Amino acid sequence: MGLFMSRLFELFQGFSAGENRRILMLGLDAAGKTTILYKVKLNENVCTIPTIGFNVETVTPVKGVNFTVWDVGGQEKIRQLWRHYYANAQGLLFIVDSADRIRLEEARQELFGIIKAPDMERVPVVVVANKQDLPGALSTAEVADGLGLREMRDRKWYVQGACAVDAGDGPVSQRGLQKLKSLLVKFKEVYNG
Ligand SMILES: Nc1nc2c(ncn2[C@@H]2O[C@H](COP(=O)(O)OP(=O)(O)OP(=O)(O)O)[C@@H](O)[C@H]2O)c(=O)[nH]1
Ligand SMILES: [Mg+2]
Repeated sequence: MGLFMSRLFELFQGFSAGENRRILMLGLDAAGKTTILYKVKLNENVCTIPTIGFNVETVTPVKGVNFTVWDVGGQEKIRQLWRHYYANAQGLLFIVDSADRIRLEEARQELFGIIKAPDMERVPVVVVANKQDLPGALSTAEVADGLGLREMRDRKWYVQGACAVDAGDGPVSQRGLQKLKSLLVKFKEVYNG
């Protein structure tokens, strides 16, 4: 069993009821990290301001499973602080504004910067292609291509489309909400391989 398999095995074994998992949520500024965190935590649309520092909340995506989610501010001048949160992270939630085509390359560089850090070795990655409600938003497949996710062969990854804000009662927001609810459940699947 190679290192990769043993890590998956360990993750699977370690997924016992009541255990707390440390999840790091990163991404460029204004991608929607804080909005997602509080949507998942409170099922409410909170009015956010750019995060300077971090927010941390415990969420329970599946009965008996707790995730402590660290949402760290993504403005360029404070991205150098991200590395201080890497130690002991067991999952990376990388949030992308799917409508921000211009900054997708910048997001790709930041993502690969994170995953090459020794502390983040083999940590599973869930990319959230957020803001699917906006006109011109890239599809999940386009976000996966733009981020070069297929080059990430040393770990499990998954892309989830989402809309973190309710734009009314239309089908887009309904679907977005459902997707968000299933999002952290996907984490469990990623962990279990
Ligand atoms: N249309 C749309 N807007 C969204 C969505 N998610 C978040 N937003 C908006 O995007 C803006 C930025 O959201 P935040 O959650 O503050 O972004 P952030 O990633 O935490 O940003 P930093 O804290 O600066 O790193 C806010 O005005 C949100 O209301 C979405 O799915 N669709
Ligand atoms: Mg924020």
